[in-house]
Amino acid sequence: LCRQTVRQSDGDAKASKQPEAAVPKVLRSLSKHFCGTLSPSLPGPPSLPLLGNMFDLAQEHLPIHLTSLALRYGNIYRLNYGNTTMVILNNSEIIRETLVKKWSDFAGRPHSYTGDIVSSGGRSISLGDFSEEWKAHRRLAHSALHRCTTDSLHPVIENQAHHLCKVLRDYNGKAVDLSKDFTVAASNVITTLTFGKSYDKSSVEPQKLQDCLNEIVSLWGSPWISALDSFPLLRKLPNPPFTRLMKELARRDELIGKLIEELKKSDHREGGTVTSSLLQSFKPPQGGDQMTLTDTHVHMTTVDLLIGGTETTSALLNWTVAFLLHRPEVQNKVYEELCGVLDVRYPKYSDRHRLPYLCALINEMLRLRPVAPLAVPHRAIRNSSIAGHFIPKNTIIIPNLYGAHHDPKVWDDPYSFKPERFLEGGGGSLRALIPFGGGARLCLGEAVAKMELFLFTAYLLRDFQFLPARNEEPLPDLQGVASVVLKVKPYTVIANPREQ
Ligand code: HEM
Repeated sequence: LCRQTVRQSDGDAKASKQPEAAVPKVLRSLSKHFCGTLSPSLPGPPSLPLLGNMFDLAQEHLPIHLTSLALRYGNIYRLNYGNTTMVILNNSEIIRETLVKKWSDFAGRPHSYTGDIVSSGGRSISLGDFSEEWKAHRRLAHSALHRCTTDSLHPVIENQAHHLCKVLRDYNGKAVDLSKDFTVAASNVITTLTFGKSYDKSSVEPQKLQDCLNEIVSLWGSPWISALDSFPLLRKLPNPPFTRLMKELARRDELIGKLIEELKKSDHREGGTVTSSLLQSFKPPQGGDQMTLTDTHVHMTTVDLLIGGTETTSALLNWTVAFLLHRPEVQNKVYEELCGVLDVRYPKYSDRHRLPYLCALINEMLRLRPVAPLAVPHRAIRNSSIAGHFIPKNTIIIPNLYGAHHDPKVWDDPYSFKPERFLEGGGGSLRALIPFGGGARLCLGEAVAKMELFLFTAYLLRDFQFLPARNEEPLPDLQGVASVVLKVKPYTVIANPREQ
């Protein structure tokens, strides 16, 4: 049975078709469980009957665990879960080969029972599988985002950065947890781009939407719900987390639907926001690939932008302050660079080439804490190969960006926080830095995120010195909590205004 499955995966369909038909379905699925279908040369930890490598996949900090397995099994290895085989990639060259060079083989997303529900039947950009419809959807969303950000993104972020500094000044040196303020700032950038609206921390409406989106991401990532994808029989049993997920999805759709209706009532034909621009382009009178796109695609694009663009950027800002508390001399160096180059004015994004130390700090944060540490799973859409290993169609590919950023063969002293490595001659490799993924599935918001990270970090370090809450309190834990987004554990900090 093993041999037969491997032969079939080799694309030798003719050779395997007849004997396969003679093998009862149950035996075939058992063979899949016990033997896998991958190239036999691909290493991996021993896998239990039926459960596969479930215990590896249930580890608390999965990116760290997968990185530690790479030390034993190499930069490419396999794991099994239920009837799914996954290939884990742990090195930036291998990830580039897969996502960039062979993008057309690996641009798919896994199909799953719960993924289909969360993405309204695969009609979201992030979870939708590779197809003509998906390509048209992503292309239109990309150009709407580009159109609406070309002139207005900079002032939108500047505005939010000024507001964020004001909020921090109003704390008057009190020790506080800034995570919510970072979330509001990042979320306001996206809601301004999508709906032309921004909100206060005390506003109920955006808070409801943010809480609902966070709950969806966290419930969907929970083992109670992902088990439904691999073990269909469980779908017949009561499952309270799944019931909660369905309730949150209904709430999400109601809240986003209301915002889109409001936008439609206002004169959206002006096309000033990403959503209004999409509403226009998704409703052509005739022809072209646009015909297949519907209001659900517009709806799901806003969900993609809100989920993709809020917790990621805000988590990175929160990580930056946490690391700076451990290394106060780094924030002083950035402050001196800002004062030396800009005198008293606030920075513009175009100043980035004159602020190498600030850019090095941002790159080092993206390396050490890639906030989407395992990207989003890819799927092989045809038989292909990675690093010389045969990879059959439908294999799930996990790009371990965290592992790639800690690869000791690429990074000198990979676990140390050293912004200097990204200065000229410092040895840090921008080619090996891949926090936004690559290829057909490259993060849609990369340009937005880079401008946000630059302006928010610059404004914060120009206006404040970040100090530990109290001398006796431990400094923030730097390992963090890994779910879909890699976040720092809650901590408090004093934002002490700098004398300008
Ligand atoms: C520090 C900030 C951010 C990081 C590190 C980040 C990283 C990533 C990564 C690793 C992926 C998966 C790529 C893959 O599947 O190979 C992704 C996808 C995506 N991101 Fe981001 N992201 C960030 C900010 C943003 C922002 C600000 C937005 C929206 C404005 C955004 C929207 C998206 C979308 C829509 C996708 C799905 C793309 C697709 O499947 O085609 N992200 N991001």
